[in-house]
Parts: sequence; C-alpha cells; structure tokens
Amino acid sequence: MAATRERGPAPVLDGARAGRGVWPATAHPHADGDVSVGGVRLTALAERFGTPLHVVDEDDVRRRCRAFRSAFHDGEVAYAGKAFLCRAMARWAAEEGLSLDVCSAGELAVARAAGFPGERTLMHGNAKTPEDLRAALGHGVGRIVVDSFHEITRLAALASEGARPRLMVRVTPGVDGRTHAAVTTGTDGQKFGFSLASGAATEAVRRVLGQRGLALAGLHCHIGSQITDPAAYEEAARRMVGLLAAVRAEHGAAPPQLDLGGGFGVAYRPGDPELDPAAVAERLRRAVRAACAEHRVPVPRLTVEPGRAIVARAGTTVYRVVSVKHGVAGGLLVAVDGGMSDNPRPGLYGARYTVRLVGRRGAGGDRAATVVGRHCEAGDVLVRDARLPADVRPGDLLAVPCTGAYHHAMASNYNLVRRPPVVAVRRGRARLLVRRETVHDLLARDVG
Ligand SMILES: Cc1ncc(COP(=O)(O)O)c(C=O)c1O
Ligand SMILES: N[C@@H](CCCC[NH3+])C(=O)O
Repeated sequence: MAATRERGPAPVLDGARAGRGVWPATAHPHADGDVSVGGVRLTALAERFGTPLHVVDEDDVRRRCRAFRSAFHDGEVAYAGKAFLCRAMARWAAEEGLSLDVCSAGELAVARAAGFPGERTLMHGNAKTPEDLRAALGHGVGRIVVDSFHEITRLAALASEGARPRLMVRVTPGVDGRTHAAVTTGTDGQKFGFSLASGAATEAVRRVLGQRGLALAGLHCHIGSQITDPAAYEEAARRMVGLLAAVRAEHGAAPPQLDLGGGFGVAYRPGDPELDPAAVAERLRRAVRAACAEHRVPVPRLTVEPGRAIVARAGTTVYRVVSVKHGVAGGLLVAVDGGMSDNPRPGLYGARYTVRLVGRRGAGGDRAATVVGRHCEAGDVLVRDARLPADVRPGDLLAVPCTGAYHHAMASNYNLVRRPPVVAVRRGRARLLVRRETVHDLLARDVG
C-alpha cells in the first residue's frame, strides 16, 4: 500500500476534535473528499480489499489502552475481548499492559494463539460450558468469574482432580445503569450474576470459601454497557464495598480484588455523551475509598473491563453504494453492499450512526437520507436521519465511523453473505488482520 501520510495538524472531521469525536484519532479529511485513517486513504483501502470493509486504526486502539492504563494506574484494566478480538488485537492489549476478559473457549483460543498470558486472562459467562471451563483451566486462566451455583459445584469437582482455580463471584448489585434494556446487567431479573439483595451473592461466597480447592480472588459486577452516567458506577462500587465488608464480618477476611466491569459509554454521533476514563477512575477511587473507610475494610485493588471504550472509535466501516431510490419518504434511500450482517446494532438496540461520502466531493447540497443494507428485511437499516449529497450514486463509497466494537464481533452470515475483512492501518501502512470469508468457507461448513 502506497504511503499517503498526512503532515501537520489533523483538520476537523464532522465537528469533532481528533481522538474526541466519532472518528478515529488519526482520521484526516482531504480536499478531494477522501478521508485517510492511519495515513491511508479509505478509497485506496476499498480498492485493495473490497467492500464492505472494517478498518481499524491501531494507534487509536493503543492510545485508548494507554488512557485507561494511566487512569487506573493503581489497578488493572482488562480489555473485554467480546467487543472485537483477533490475534493482533490480543497482542496490542498485551503490549499495552492490559489484561484480557474472554467469555468462551473460542475467544480464549485466539488469545492463546496470540500468546496472551494466561494469568492475565479472566473468563466470564453465565453459562460456561464444560469445554469453556476445561479450556480455562488448561490455559491457566488467572481468574474465572463464577455466575451460578452449578458452576461453583462444577469447578469444585474439577478442583478435586487437581486444578486450583482462582474465582471471582459475579454480583448483581441492583444498580440500573439507565442504558438499553438488552445491555442492562446490574439489576435483578436478568440472567447475569448472584443477586445482592436476595442474599445469593453472600451464599455464593460461602460456597466458594467452603471448597478447599477453590480460592476467592475477588468480587465482580458489571452493571451494563454504553453507560454514560458515572454516578451509576459509584453506586455499584459503594454496594460492592458493603458486600466486601459483609464477607469480612462473616469469614474474617475480604478478598483483595474488586472488579467493577466495563460498559463505559462512547459517542456514536457528534454531541453524544461519553465517559472520560480519567474522570471515571477518579470518581471511582474516591467512592471506593470513602466506602472502605466507612465500613473499615482494606481498600481493594480495582479492575475495570472496558471493551467498547477501547475499540469503538478505532473502527470505520466502508461500504459501496449499490442503488439509490429518490423521492421516497425520508429522502434518499441509499442501499449499500453490507447491512445487518456486518452491523446488527441498529436492529438490536436502535443504535444511531453518522455516515459520510468518501472519495469525491458531492454536489447539489445535502439531502435527508436513509442508508439501508442488502438483506431481505425492511428493518435492515444502517443509518437513519443521515445527510448525504444530493448526487450520491451507485459506485460511491460511504464510511460509517465508530464501528470498531461489536460489529466484526457480532457479524453473521445472514442470507449467506460473506463476512467482511478487518484491516489495520498505521503510519501509512495497511495490514490485513482477518480476511474476507469466501464462498468456499460457506460451502466447507455445509457437509450434508
Ligand atoms: C462482564 C463484562 N465485562 C465487560 C464488558 C464490556 O462492556 P463494554 O464493551 O460496554 O465496555 C461486558 C459487556 O457488556 C461484560 O459483560
Ligand atoms: N453487543 C452490545 C454490547 C453487549 C456488551 C456485552 N456484554 C452492543 O453492541 O452494544
């Protein structure tokens, strides 16, 4: 890939300061209407790798890893691999000093293939299968976050065969992070964790401590995803410290670690609220210290598990326009060569994005537009309430920023569409991380 590196301060894209808005930190608009990321033009990437295409700005990912590491310098930052995982991503997290949260034998296999240290890995899951647990123990996963009484029993049995797992108990603290219902996990009545209010959490701690082969490393909670109110984290922290104190009162000691999960919200569109890691870290530290002083318990080591906040803004998806319908309600109806198979989030959570024509300057002024996908569902809408040039036409490239988290990770083969590749860009170079699926891949699984 020819280097097209830009010099001088990055101009502003869609009203956002580099690193603060919805575009990756190195995104740079050109006078001809193109945009480069990591010093590489999106048009050149589309030409070389085809569309749809996920582009990841490695510098943006690394910057955000560092921002979290520095914000939680006295604690631990575990990247939540469910947001986006491949070997390169695991290596970036490892190199930036992060731990890693995995939630299946598959994610663990990728981490392992990247050489991610087992002791810095945590395994999550409300229904870890025997395969998941065996993989975790086989790879020497540092902590397993237990989520049911059955799992504690299973781990106790594995421990009697010689394994010595260190566990954290996942607690439902009864805190509502006021986010989409599908990603609200801090309240009773959803599937994750042991309820604090019902006493299930204290009983889970009792059962773990009652097994000779099991060690209790800490307590865990995760109140949800895309949370933008720091007060919800503070409230969860206070309740969790209350539980640490109850454990100490009953058992004589409290476990040394408190994991407050991930969920830090990001801006998908200019002007959306987002959480600043340094500010949240400071508020959490203060809340935890104050609660520990009140309950007279030692201050635990904090862990956080950001996923989206590390990778969302690093990702841009590039599509090619296939057809345009004019004169329909809502303005232009612009259909592209991807859709809900590479981004199910609008359908699942009503997620909203921005979109930009790249590769040429449009003409005729901006028009209201809806960007739709290629799938056989009327609900296959990628961007509602978009503004695109009136002359947008087939063959044009469109870029949707802030698509680094839960896009590639949640992609599907619906309509037997092949999942797009992931390309990392950095300092004028592009590197294929995950190749595009082929028809052969699809046929290879169809063995009937
Ligand atoms: C236990 C746990 N930790 C961390 C995360 C990461 O969440 P996010 O990507 O919103 O930071 C999740 C997903 O919500 C989770 O379930
Ligand atoms: N998949 C969700 C987030 C789930 C978080 C994982 N517990 C999203 O795209 O926003």
